[in-house]
Amino acid sequence: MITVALAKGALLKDSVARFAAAGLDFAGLLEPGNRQLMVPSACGQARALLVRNADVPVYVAYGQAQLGVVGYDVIREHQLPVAQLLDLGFGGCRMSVAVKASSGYRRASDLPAHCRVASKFTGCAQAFFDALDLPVELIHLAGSVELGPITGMSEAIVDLVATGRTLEENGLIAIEDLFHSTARLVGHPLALRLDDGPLQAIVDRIALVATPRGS
Ligand SMILES: Nc1ncnc2c1ncn2[C@@H]1O[C@H](COP(=O)(O)OP(=O)(O)OP(=O)(O)O)[C@@H](O)[C@H]1O
Ligand SMILES: O=P(O)(O)OC[C@H]1O[C@H](OP(=O)(O)OP(=O)(O)O)[C@H](O)[C@@H]1O
Repeated sequence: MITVALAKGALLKDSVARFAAAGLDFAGLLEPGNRQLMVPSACGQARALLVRNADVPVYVAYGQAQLGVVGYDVIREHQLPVAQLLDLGFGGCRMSVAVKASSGYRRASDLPAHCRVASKFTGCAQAFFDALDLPVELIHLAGSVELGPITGMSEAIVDLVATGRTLEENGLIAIEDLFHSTARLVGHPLALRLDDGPLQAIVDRIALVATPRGS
């Protein structure tokens, strides 16, 4: 039995579609009102765990799931020992530094030393400002980080930007990108090494239907 960790939220529909195209049907996860967290595939050969986005690499790293789908941003933030197998192409967004449009800051290096930066991705933010050699005070938030500069709690944020609509509607602008992110298929390294065929067969089938980045 192969177990796959899938994230609730923005990536779920595309993740289910990609596994369905590869022969594993987890459509039960998408049924309105579904509260089941472990769903068998229609063929009975696999099951999906429905987990929070940031928990996907945790289930894969600890071996409770052999495969998982998660954003590259989460992989960068949590640094858990999972194997990155495929770039699935969907869930495209960028990790950016943003500030109030009315502020004078137009590059991250314009920010004053020791200013406050709010983020859900404080690991990525810390690495970015360390590389700039700019000391900042990071404030960890669980979401809606755009409120940091709006309320005056922070000068800047580090957050995901996709369409740019959230920044625009909150009077913020992106001034620098840390990296681009897309959904990745990840795997448990030992399970992949010990696999005698079935796991690799699923990865190969998903690779055939995966959309390469930029296409
Ligand atoms: N606006 C967006 N457009 C496209 N992809 C996005 C967007 N926001 C996030 N993503 C991608 O989808 C992943 C899941 O985002 P989602 O908003 O569903 O979860 P989350 O808010 O990070 O998790 P949780 O609700 O558990 O805190 C992100 O890690 C990122 O890779
Ligand atoms: O550029 P856009 O297309 O507007 O998307 C960006 C928004 O999407 C994500 O938020 P999410 O919906 O995950 O909520 P969160 O603030 O709770 O993380 C991200 O944190 C931004 O707020």
